[in-house]
Amino acid sequence: MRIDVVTIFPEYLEPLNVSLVGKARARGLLDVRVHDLRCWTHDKHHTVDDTPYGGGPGMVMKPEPWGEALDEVLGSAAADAAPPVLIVPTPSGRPFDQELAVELSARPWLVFTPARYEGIDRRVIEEYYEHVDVREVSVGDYVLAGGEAPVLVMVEAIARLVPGVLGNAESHRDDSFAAGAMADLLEGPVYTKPPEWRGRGIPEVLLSGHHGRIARWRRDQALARTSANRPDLIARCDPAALDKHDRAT
Ligand SMILES: N#Cc1c(-c2ccc3ccn(Cc4cccnc4)c3c2)n[nH]c1N
Repeated sequence: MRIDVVTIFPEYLEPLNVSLVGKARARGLLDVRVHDLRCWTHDKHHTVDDTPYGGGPGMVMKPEPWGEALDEVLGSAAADAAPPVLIVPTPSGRPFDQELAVELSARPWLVFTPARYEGIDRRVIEEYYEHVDVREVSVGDYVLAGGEAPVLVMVEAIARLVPGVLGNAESHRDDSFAAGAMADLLEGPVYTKPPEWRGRGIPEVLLSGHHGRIARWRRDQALARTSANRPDLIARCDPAALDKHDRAT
C-alpha cells in the first residue's frame, strides 16, 4: 500500500516513522510519502492561506498550492497504477469507523490532505471529486485545529489491517466470535504476570486452561463493558449469533 500525505506540518507526521507503521515501512509493506504543501508555493513567504470570501473568522487555505500539489502527487504514479482514494479529514465528514478502515485497507493507494486554518477552498475538493474517489471523513465529534492528528489515527487503524503488518498478532483474529456477530463489542479486561500485584490477583477462569470457559468469560466481560459504555453497539450484534455462541461454550 502506498500512502501520501500533503501537509504544511510534515514534522507532525514523524510518528509514522516509528512502531507499527514504521516497522511496516521498513519491511516494505507500506510506502509512506509525506509532502510539504509549501513546496508548491511561489512567493517568498510560501503563502498557503488567505481571508475568507464573505468575511468571518480565520483564514482559508488557498486552492492553487493544493491543486499543484495534488496534480503532481496523483500524476506521479505509473500509468497503469490503480487510482487512489483521496481522504480529506474534516469535522463535517462521514464518521471514520472500523468498517471504513477495513474498506480502505484493501485499497492500494491512499492520499491524505490534512488541512489547517478553517479548511481548504471548497473548489479543490470539488475538482478532485471529478477525477478520483474522494472521502471526507471525521475522526470524532470534537473540534481539532487541523487534520494531521486525524491522519495519524486513520493511518494506524488502516495499516494494522494490511496483511502482514500485525504479524503473529493477526492470529487473534481467529477468535471464537463470528465476524460481524460479536466483532462490534468493546474489548474486555486483559491481564499478565505477575499473578499478584498490590494484593490484586487474576480472575480464576483465566488460570483454568479451559479455553471454552475462558472464551465465554471474555465474551461476557466484553458484553458487560459494551453495555455500560456503548449500548448502541449491542443493538448491532446479531442476536442469533449471540445465542449460538452461548450454546457453543
Ligand atoms: N477529521 C477531523 C476533525 C477535525 C479537523 C480536521 C481537519 C481540519 C482542518 C482545519 N481544521 C480546523 C477547523 C476547521 C473548521 C471548523 N473547525 C475547525 C480541522 C479540523 N476536527 N475534528 C475532527 N474530528
